[in-house]
Amino acid sequence: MIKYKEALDIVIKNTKQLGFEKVFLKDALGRILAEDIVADRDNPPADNSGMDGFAVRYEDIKGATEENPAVLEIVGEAKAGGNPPVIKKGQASYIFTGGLIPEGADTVIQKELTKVEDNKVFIFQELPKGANIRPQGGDFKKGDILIKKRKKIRSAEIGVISSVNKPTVYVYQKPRVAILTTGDEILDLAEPITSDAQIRTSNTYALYAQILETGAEPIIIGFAKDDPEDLKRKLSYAKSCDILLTTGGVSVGEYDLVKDFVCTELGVNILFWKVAQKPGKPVAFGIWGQEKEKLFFGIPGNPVACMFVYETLVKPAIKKMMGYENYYNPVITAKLKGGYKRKKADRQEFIRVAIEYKNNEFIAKPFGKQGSNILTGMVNANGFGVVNIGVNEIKEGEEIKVILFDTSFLDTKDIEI
Ligand SMILES: Nc1nc2c(c(=O)[nH]1)N[C@H]1C(S)=C(S)[C@@H](COP(=O)(O)OP(=O)(O)OC[C@H]3O[C@@H](n4cnc5c(N)ncnc54)[C@H](O)[C@@H]3O)O[C@H]1N2
Ligand code: MOO
Repeated sequence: MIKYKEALDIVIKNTKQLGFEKVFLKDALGRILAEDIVADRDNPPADNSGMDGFAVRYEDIKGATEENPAVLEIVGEAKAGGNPPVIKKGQASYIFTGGLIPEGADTVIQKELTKVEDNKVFIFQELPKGANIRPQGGDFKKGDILIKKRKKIRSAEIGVISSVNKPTVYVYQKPRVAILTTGDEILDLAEPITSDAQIRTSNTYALYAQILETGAEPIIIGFAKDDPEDLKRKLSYAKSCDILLTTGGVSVGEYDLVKDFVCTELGVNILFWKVAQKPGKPVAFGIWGQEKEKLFFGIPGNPVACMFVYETLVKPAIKKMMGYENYYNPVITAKLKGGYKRKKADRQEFIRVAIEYKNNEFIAKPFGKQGSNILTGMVNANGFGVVNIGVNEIKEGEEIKVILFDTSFLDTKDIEI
């Protein structure tokens, strides 16, 4: 059996980036840029003021003090968006933050250091030449690359792209990810339960949400019974998608038909089946489509195994497909709280932990029940702690690597800032 890291390498090596499309900037949040963003002009476009006050000539305020202020004639105003006056010797202009520096002026004195009487301004302090002036091109120059392609578009990127006047932007396409739920016992939401043998699906909707969170497009293509005809028919619905995810039916049971049928019905070329990991051992992975550009993941039915396989194998692949520069999950080192013991150590185990930050270190708190079927253990978890092959025990306080799959609820209230 291959190890998790080898499996991930195979997945990544066989994942191709999709093409790009044009979207409205306001719809681009969370997408990945497929073009460099280039400055259309200098920013600021011209020298302007960083303060409300007076634009002056440095020569005129040189040596000004409380006792011996410079006294200048006010000849106009330079407001943001307005046309500034021209300043000559002995003159000053009102200026407001963002206002263009008047011709002749080279320094701005903030209002607090001045007093106005009649049409004259008294300046009580000398400031260095150029004070409070934001120079043309101080942020960036026309033609500068402001954001490189393959960056995720967040609010800051939306702001910068907007500032260079691009109402539309090229982004990589979103993968269309088909979900086929399999198993005679599985019921969709709202289907009536008539026997204890029936199980309400969790995988279908957990996967749907995980795909949405990644920024791709989930499509539920159906629920298939453990029946060859039903399975074949529903597999055919996956043809227009970029990735097919099936859940259930990939182990060694008589009714575990998925692997065989994806090969015969869709032409999937299976690249691995079974990974020395817990949860998610029987996961299968393959490529298909005309140019082997599509991916297949046969995900085990156990609900934790299903979510885990998505986070650790499917998510990096989707991120690569949708253009991400860095598609790997973040990994941190944390101190394990309470310790962890296991009898068999033949698989690399990924235990559900909640990460918190205390006394300048990350603490990983494992969830009590670690079975692949205990989905509630995922509810408070944001990381998978890695217990390596051959390791039967990690003691309280020992270090453990943790794959973070959600950074939205790191408990950081004890960090002093
Ligand atoms: N003889 C062996 N049996 C099993 C092995 C093995 O190596 N030898 N591996 C075990 C491991 S590990 C896993 S993981 C499971 C995976 O099996 P399958 O992918 O074939 O999944 P199923 O048998 O269809 O289902 C497993 C379990 O999960 C429940 N399930 C399935 N789909 C859903 C769903 N959509 N929502 C919620 N729960 C679901 C299902 O009812 C089963 O209880 O195989 C072991 N067996
Ligand atoms: O690999 Mo399975 O997920 O241990 O139950």
